[in-house]
Amino acid sequence: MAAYIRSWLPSLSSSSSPNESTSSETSPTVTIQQDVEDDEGSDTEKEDNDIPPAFPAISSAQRLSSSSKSSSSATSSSNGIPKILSDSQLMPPPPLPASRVPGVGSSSLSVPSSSTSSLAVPPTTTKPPTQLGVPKTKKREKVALAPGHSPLDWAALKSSGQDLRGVDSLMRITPSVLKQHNKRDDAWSAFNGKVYNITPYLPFHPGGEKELMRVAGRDGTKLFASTHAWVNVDFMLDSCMVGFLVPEPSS
Ligand code: HEM
Repeated sequence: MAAYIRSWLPSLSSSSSPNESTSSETSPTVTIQQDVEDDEGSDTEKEDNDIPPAFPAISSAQRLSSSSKSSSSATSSSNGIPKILSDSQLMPPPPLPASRVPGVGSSSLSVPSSSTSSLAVPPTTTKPPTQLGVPKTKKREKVALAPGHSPLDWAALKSSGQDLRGVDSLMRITPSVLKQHNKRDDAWSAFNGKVYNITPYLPFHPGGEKELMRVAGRDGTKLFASTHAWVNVDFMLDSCMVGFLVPEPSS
């Protein structure tokens, strides 16, 4: 292959290969090339045409400029070209890292064993809820929602502009009025002082209609918070709001 290319280059084909032209023992090219040959094994020694050229090139400006600076260095030969050091001349490798078993070794990053340390595992994650004074909660039941009643479907419905309130304007609602709306097809419930018509949301509730109907006609703030305080009821039911929960008028 290389011989084929040389035949197309008159300047190269007339002279010998770059390896042969710099065959002096003291030449830096020979030092580098011998090293490459040693790494690649004896097969490549015959294939001298595949040996890559010296980099940077022997006559490059980079070599010339660095030779003046490094000529006094112990690692440089008299002609200013850095020598390739043998294994015994190289710096020793760094020590092996200490064992990574926690608490073993002198590493300052090891996990402290003392429970008084601020880095200790918080006690809340080490004890089951009953030991922390939290009452046992009922196992949360997974409910299969009917097709077309996914959370995404609810999001689409509530932003569709369809009337989900059933009232013309927001009202002041007393607990006794709220109590009258406790049927499946007319269910109101109060959360955080706001009253919502929960009827349209019933088939969309991931916890099931039955669970949600437990708060129909009354203030469900407490039960809601103890079930899933992370759910944003104000956002989920904004288009179902019917008014504000107010105290009964004093007689
Ligand atoms: C109208 C107010 C309510 C809204 C907007 C609502 C919304 C939701 C949402 C979004 C989820 C899924 C959240 C999750 O899995 O992390 C959920 C699950 C659940 N909800 Fe509600 N919820 C309401 C009221 C209630 C009430 C009053 C109860 C009564 C106990 C209840 C019981 C449950 C249960 C048991 C689950 C668990 C379902 C599961 O794990 O798949 N929800 N609810």
